[in-house]
Amino acid sequence: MMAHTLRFCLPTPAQCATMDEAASRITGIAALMDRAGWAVAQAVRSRFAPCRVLVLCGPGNNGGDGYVAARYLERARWPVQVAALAEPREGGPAAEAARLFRGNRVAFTPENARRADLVIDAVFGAGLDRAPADEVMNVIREAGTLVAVDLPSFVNGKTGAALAEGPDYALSVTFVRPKPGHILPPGRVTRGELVCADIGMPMRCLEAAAPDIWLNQPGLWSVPAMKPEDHKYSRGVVSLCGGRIMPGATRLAAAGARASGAGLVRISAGRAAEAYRLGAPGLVIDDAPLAALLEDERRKVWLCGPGLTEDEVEATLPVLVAAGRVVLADAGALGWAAGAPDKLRGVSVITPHIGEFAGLFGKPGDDRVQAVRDAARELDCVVLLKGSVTVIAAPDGRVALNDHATPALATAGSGDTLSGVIATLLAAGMPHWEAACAGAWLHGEAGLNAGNWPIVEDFDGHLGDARARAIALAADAACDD
Ligand SMILES: NC(=O)C1=CN([C@@H]2O[C@H](COP(=O)(O)OP(=O)(O)OC[C@H]3O[C@@H](n4cnc5c(N)ncnc54)[C@H](O)[C@@H]3O)[C@@H](O)[C@H]2O)[C@@H](O)CC1
Ligand SMILES: Nc1ncnc2c1ncn2[C@@H]1O[C@H](COP(=O)(O)OP(=O)(O)O)[C@@H](O)[C@H]1O
Ligand SMILES: [K+]
Repeated sequence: MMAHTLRFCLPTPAQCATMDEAASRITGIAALMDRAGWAVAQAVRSRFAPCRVLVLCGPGNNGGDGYVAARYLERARWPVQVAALAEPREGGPAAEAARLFRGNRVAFTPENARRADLVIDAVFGAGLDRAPADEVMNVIREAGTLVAVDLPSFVNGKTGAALAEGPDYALSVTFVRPKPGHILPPGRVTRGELVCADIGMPMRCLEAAAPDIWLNQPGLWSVPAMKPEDHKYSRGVVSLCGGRIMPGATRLAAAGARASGAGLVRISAGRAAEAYRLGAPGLVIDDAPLAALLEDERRKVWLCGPGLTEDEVEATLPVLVAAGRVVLADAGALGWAAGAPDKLRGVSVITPHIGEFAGLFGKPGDDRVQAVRDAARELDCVVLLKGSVTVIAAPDGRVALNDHATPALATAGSGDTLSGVIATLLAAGMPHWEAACAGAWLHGEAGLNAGNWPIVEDFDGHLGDARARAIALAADAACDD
């Protein structure tokens, strides 16, 4: 694994336990806990004026961080109380942190939470393994302003799922790296502002945790830059299958492919060719039979699905797969394979939204990462599940979470643009998972720059700049490592 990818990893709670175990043999947990609690106190002090703070402490190391934070806030002369759900295990680092806090202790009750101006939730963190009891939730629900140590104590750090109904927090202070549960909804909303503190975790301990989920950012992948010796075929040819009834979707995908830097974009439209010829003059429209078009070996990458009926998919997708092409299947192709995902075997990338995913593999449930990873393994292709946070899995188990996005992307045809962008990156020679990840990021970047209430055509004008920015950021990331 490249070192710089560790920068973007999102370790799961189980991987954090491995990391902590490795750290306990090097620096010791007590030193890390001290820095973690200090970071919580600092984050609170830099955001809030001095006020009455109640720290809710659980029995594990999350609680330990809470005692340390309480001690540092008290040292800064803030009025602080601690309410312990249960005492920490004797002999452990949390027990030592509890011992060092010499301030006020109060009962773990809703009344005490209500009286505080600010409640720091250090009940459960990475160790959360079931829904907290009402005794815990009733206290958390009474708090006004909430700050989480690591995670809100009812949010699953792996999936972002809420194991109980709870309030939204103002701030979460996590350590080393954010966890998937900070990025995935609903945890993404519940956690409020996210601060990730460097607590001096040795990088080899993080490496020992073998993280396999990443935040999608340039540097996790790099997009090919323009080269002086480039010609249109070296930049890559994108071919699309065009249908008779819904040419708009195919044209949007073709426009996305062109705007993100494809050297040449062609639509294979058979007898529907005339409808496409009225469109953008930079597009090449083919009316020859697909078999004849496939004799051109330069046409390696095909996008099949946007704007196609099931019959049109049936007539094209199996031919493309049999010809050994890199096929990105989207939209109509995913409907065609609903209930029979094996029909997609041999394609390289699929880009379902949640409805298409459910039609192929069943509803993903609370653990989207696992569901998308399982689907990628099952079909031996890259699966990109679109959403407010997009999940991109490779058959070898790697997963990226793309939160570089905006609700402005939620406009009809936006998914067609995305598939066109990914096709361009595949045609530029990027590996399949990296191309899908980069495509999601460029799409998000274009959406973020497309102004207020954009329509789908507005994204295209920002894709070139998005690609340039991704190239620059990936180069920066490589320099920093
Ligand atoms: N990852 C890191 O680098 C570091 C982590 N630290 C802290 O350590 C925390 C993890 O500590 P622990 O592994 O001790 O786990 P926690 O403190 O999160 O949980 C403690 C124990 O509570 C029990 N528990 C879980 N869910 C429960 C529920 N719903 N009801 C009742 N009991 C429940 C479990 O048996 C669990 O082992 C992190 O969240 C973080 O705050 C820091 O102290 C230092 C460094
Ligand atoms: N709330 C949101 N926040 C960020 N991105 C979103 C949101 N809603 C949708 N998107 C993105 O917009 C695109 C919509 O694609 P899709 O559902 O296929 O729409 P269509 O079929 O109309 O093209 C996806 O890339 C998705 O990730
Ligand atoms: K917590």
